[in-house]
Amino acid sequence: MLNRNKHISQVVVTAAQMRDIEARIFAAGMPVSALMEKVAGLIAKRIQEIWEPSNHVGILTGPGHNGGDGLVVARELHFRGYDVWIYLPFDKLKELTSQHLQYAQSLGIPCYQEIEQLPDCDFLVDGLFGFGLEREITDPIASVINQLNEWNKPIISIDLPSGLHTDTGEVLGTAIRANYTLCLGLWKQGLLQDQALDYIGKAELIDFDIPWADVQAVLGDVPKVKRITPTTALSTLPLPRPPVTHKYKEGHLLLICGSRRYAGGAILTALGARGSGVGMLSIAVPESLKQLLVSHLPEALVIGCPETETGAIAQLQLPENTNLSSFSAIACGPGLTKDAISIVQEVLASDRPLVLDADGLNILAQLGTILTLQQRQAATVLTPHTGEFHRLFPDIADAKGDRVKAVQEAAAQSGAVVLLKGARTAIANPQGSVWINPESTPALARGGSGDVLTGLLGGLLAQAVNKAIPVEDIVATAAWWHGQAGILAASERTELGVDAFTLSQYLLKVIVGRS
Ligand SMILES: NC(=O)C1=CN([C@@H]2O[C@H](COP(=O)(O)OP(=O)(O)OC[C@H]3O[C@@H](n4cnc5c(N)ncnc54)[C@H](O)[C@@H]3O)[C@@H](O)[C@H]2O)[C@H](O)CC1
Ligand SMILES: [K+]
Repeated sequence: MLNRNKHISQVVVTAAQMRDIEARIFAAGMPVSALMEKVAGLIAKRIQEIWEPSNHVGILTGPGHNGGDGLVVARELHFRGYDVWIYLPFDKLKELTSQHLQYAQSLGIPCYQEIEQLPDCDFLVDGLFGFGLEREITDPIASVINQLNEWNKPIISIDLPSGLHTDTGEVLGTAIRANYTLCLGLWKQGLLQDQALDYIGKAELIDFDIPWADVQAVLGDVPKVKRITPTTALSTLPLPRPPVTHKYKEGHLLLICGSRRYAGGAILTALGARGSGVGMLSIAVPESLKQLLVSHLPEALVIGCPETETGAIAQLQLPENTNLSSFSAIACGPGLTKDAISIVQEVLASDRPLVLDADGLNILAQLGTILTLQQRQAATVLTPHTGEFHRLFPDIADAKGDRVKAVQEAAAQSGAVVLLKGARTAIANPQGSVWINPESTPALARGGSGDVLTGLLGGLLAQAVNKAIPVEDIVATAAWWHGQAGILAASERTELGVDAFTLSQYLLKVIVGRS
């Protein structure tokens, strides 16, 4: 049981997978009505914790079992002393839903068919549509949903905000803007897509004891799409360290970054790498930046390289007896400018685990993403935001739509681990496994925060090189750590107070006492 409870919140499902899992439960003998009673009872209990019984509550009821859940909630809140009314604009209901309507009405709970009839309420429960939504919501329901959104009344959505596509998070016509979403049993993939975030409000999982065996029977031993949780993220940190070690055993990262025009990017990337705890840090920058980097990171080996007349790195002039294979990992790109093409080509040709970001990605796109990466054997991690993603993978449409699908396709095509930045950063490996970071903060939407991630990720990769940890797990940990540092900094300094330098200083505060 412990194992199940630890993992259940990581699992992400599509509508089809949820249906298959629930079908197994019913086939095993659980009556549909019993499951609905159990689930809706848990919803009603949670609602009572959010809002006390003095409230007037409207229950928005759909034709399917989402509506059935809503009607059970209506009845239970009625018994608990809430002033309940039901809005049900449909006439063809599923059998179970129809029975619950009949019983609710027998208790004297008023039921309305027209939005204009609805009495005032303190909050609404959205039981219109759940994972059974199959098509665009059209009038008259669409207009009702738009009107309900205008009411500015707090809304608690059952399973999903009605109108959101369960898998892609796309708004099908229109959607309820919920203040709370109580997701049932297993996290629906649509709730982890950027395009859904304006509609979800505060999302919680209502666990209704789905047997782990049923989850594994449908999703396989290890689910393909998972949410990054503190448990999974902290488990791949290079802690505790062995009592006997030395700096080179704790990873040697080579950062290749910066230009005369973008000196700050090199500093921020290096500060991210410092935060990772990497044993040794070498930083290759144009010669004119060398003293600047040394002044900020006295512990780093700063390599001043010959520069082009535009102030970009012209040539990697590594110290005597070292070459790219001397390093555990390489992170390349922040602040390089487009003039460092030969440098990016050189690191792509190396046999080292490589993180490519920013101009490193733009240069890769220019060289031809798929063709260029096909030559590489060593691990490659790409960390594009949506703009860079489109340049790298012009034929993959919806990095703004179904980001899970987009990042899976990009990883499969390129053979790289791809981290697609966003409010819900998604990470895929070439085999189709996906990690989604379920928590972040708009405070991170600032210049330089991506540089910090690149350094942090490079440092973690360098420390994991002799360990059998999948690259995508390391990338997921970096994304989680970076996001949590932003959240912690924003909680102490507001969302306006998380500049990239400050972000880098919060990295270690995230793991103190948690690792
Ligand atoms: N499977 C179970 O027994 C349980 C499910 N849970 C809850 O039930 C919903 C899923 O229920 P389902 O009946 O499959 O679908 P929905 O209630 O989401 O509603 C879909 C319903 O509405 C029709 N429909 C679909 N799209 C549209 C549209 N655009 N316009 C109008 N009508 C539409 C469709 O024909 C269906 O009849 C799940 O989310 C849970 O809330 C229980 O919690 C556990 C047991
Ligand atoms: K709903």
